[in-house]
Amino acid sequence: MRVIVSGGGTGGHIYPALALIKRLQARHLLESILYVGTKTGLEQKIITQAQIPFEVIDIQGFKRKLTWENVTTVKLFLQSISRARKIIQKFQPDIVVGTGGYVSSAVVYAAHRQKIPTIIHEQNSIAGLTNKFLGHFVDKIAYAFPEAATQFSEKKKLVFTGNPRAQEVAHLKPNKRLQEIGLRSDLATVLIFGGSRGAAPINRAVIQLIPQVARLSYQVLFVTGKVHYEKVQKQLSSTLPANVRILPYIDDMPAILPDVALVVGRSGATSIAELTALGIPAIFIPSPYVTHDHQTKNAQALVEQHAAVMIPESELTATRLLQQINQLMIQPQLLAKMQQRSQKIGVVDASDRMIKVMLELIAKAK
Ligand SMILES: CC(=O)N[C@H]1[C@@H](OP(=O)(O)OP(=O)(O)OC[C@H]2O[C@@H](n3ccc(=O)[nH]c3=O)[C@H](O)[C@@H]2O)O[C@H](CO)[C@@H](O)[C@@H]1O
Repeated sequence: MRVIVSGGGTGGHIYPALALIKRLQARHLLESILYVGTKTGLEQKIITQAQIPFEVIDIQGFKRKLTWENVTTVKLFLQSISRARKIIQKFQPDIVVGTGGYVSSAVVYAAHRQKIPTIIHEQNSIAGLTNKFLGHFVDKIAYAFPEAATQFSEKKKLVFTGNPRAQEVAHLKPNKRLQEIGLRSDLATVLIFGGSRGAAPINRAVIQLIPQVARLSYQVLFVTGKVHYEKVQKQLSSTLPANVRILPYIDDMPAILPDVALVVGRSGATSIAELTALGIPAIFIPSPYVTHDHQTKNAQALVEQHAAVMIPESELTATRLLQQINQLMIQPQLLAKMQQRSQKIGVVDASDRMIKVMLELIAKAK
């Protein structure tokens, strides 16, 4: 099949798209692929690194308040639809897939106008603005949290698939990748990261607790987010405990995750898909700055199943965080139970479920 995929901004929209593309490739279902994204999001780097053809369109998000900037946004939106239309006419896709972020609104909408089959993927428990808009036009809406289904009015379009990134990581086994970054293979590892862009409030708490990690029996891999890395380095004392490593970003997260005992971080939907596919217990500190507080809802779904615990950002301190990490790390049996509960939530055939719907849509259109 000939496929255009569009999703942008943050890793949470891009990695599921990439996972779906990789699965289509692995099943030899792809005749040709094109990814459409922006210059400003993380997608250009991630997608071109994966050697997938990439086209750029300019678009920006609407401000929720009425501002003059929205006039420019509307102008850019109309221009981007016209650009998307040209890209689609040239590429002639059998289907167009949107995984969220402003850029996908133009591409998927333009495809719908050209009567090309369309499907969107909603990763979160509360649907994003883009997907809510596109939900009115697309043929199918794939979703990963049962709660998301209540937010789209056309129920016939809905199909539960889980998040394609879950299938990509589900069968990975522990490997020695942590040693390559200077950590030991005989110690349990706590991975701390604030989503794909890092999170300053989490970084601040972690900077304070790091000196105390020296006396603990586990090791910590702290990923700051690229934009925060220099600032974090400046705030840390020059000698790091031997059981701590700090990185700006991990390019190949799936290679690291199977070796991790506990994750501390934001509750972005794609991170959750990965953690539940592998059954990794987590301490979530949801971002309060996202639409309709959706990360709290994402996290609650796991907390209710005793697969994770949650610390609201308003209650986050270094002391509280370290206490919570220690409490879990000294109870291997509790961690093991959380692991099992987490794994029960994972949808390990998510890409295949989505591909099945795509094949049906293409067959129907022929
Ligand atoms: C601030 C914001 O708007 N966050 C949203 C964004 O989060 P964000 O982009 O942070 O998304 P997620 O936490 O869902 O996913 C992060 C992705 O980046 C990867 N990763 C992360 C760090 C790293 O060093 N290397 C790496 O590869 C993770 O493995 C994961 O695949 O999209 C998610 C999915 O729609 C939403 O649920 C989040 O609310």
